[in-house]
Amino acid sequence: MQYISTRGSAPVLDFGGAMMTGLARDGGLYVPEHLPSFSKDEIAAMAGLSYEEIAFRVMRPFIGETFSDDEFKGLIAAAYQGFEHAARAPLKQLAPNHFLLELFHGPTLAFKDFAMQLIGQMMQAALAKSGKRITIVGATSGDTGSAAIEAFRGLSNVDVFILFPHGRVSEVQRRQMTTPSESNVHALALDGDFDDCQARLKDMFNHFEFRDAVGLAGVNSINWARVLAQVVYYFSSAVSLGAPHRTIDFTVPTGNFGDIYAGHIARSMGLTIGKLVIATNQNDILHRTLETGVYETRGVAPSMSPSMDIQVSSNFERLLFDVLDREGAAVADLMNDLKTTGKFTVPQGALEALRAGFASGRASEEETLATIGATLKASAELICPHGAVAVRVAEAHLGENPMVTLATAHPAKFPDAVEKASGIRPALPPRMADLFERPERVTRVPNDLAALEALVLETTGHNV
Ligand SMILES: Cc1ncc(COP(=O)(O)O)c(C=O)c1O
Ligand SMILES: N[C@@H](CCOP(=O)(O)O)C(=O)O
Repeated sequence: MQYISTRGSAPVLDFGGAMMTGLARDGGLYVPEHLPSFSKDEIAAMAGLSYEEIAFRVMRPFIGETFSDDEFKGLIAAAYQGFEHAARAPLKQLAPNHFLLELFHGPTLAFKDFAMQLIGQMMQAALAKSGKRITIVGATSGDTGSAAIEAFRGLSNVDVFILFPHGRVSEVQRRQMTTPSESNVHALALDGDFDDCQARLKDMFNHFEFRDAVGLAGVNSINWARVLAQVVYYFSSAVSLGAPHRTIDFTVPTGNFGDIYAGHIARSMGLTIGKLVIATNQNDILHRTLETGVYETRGVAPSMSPSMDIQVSSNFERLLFDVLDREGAAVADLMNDLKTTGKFTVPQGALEALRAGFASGRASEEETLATIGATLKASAELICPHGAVAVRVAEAHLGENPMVTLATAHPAKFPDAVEKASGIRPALPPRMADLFERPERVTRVPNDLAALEALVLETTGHNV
């Protein structure tokens, strides 16, 4: 399996290379050159298997020679052993034809653990073979950061720097990033929004001297391995609801477009997914794009679902690559328009392809609050504001097929919003009960590339 860049002019890499490289050197994102596909029989045979076994079958064709079968099985087992639910990603029923996929039973209480725990295992195995040392820099709107820290804390050959927008994550999210005491963990509160954090991260990748000097690696969903691990729960949930003999719709709370893009990959591999519904909060650039054909940034408005407060939605580039017939030059032109003018127009044929595969909707702050309360009343499920955005949008798209809505974070990560909506203050699990007493360690940083690079160089002892 070879990996190519969405902008068409970066070196072609194998799985291990793409995983350790992060952003392609032409500024694009790595994707498989060809997607493997499964027959109906192969998908039907996944029914009743453990999450780990489905994960192995779904991901194995993408891994190539990077890991042997036994090694890869061991990495998968190690990745999911710390999850607190035997099913890993259990389904709950909200209404006769509407199901909630709970993705928050991992160590940091968000769906990011599914991919990050596995990447942590895979990167450690790769580093043990190469003897290299790496510097991970991640950008987070709240959940990727703690998941990355959890996966890499305490390792002697990895430094982890996490950029989060100062004052724009929940207190639980912030403390999850600022309270780990391991010296290889560095939480950086940036003066800006998530888009600024992600832009500076990409600037670092595009500054080759810096990137090579520190051995820069990325664990955001720019990393293909992140997307790949998220494909698995589309298979596990759809099969448990009757796929491939039934078609299943999914609604996904969306920000950086990694999670729903994983659904697109699952569908492209033969899984019988009907609609993929993009659910956005008031930062609704993706919903507007589907409606108007124009992708236009308008600045981020803070919301009660802060992890989705994103305007520059990184993985949308991967989908564009597909609907532009995998023409890297065409993607590069649109991305250049975005950089220089803050917008681009999706060509007509590509827009039709987008609309054929995706629906979309938006939930306001009031609708989000109301949905938390209504869901609790109707089905005794306490959901977080991100899940609530998705439930609200899903309810407008219910049809004949079973609908699966992704619950991407535990309600206890957003206690203020959940209490306001439901009157219930959700408790953190006992292992995190002292989170608010642990000392915090955080560095306030400006939205400035040179200053950030200087800090990383000084901390890691590298020179450019
Ligand atoms: C809780 C939660 N829900 C939804 C999202 C959106 O996911 P994606 O960025 O993959 O679209 C995020 C952040 O990524 C998140 O942390
Ligand atoms: N919502 C994310 C934003 C970063 O997304 P990623 O999937 O690219 O890592 C977060 O919680 O940090």
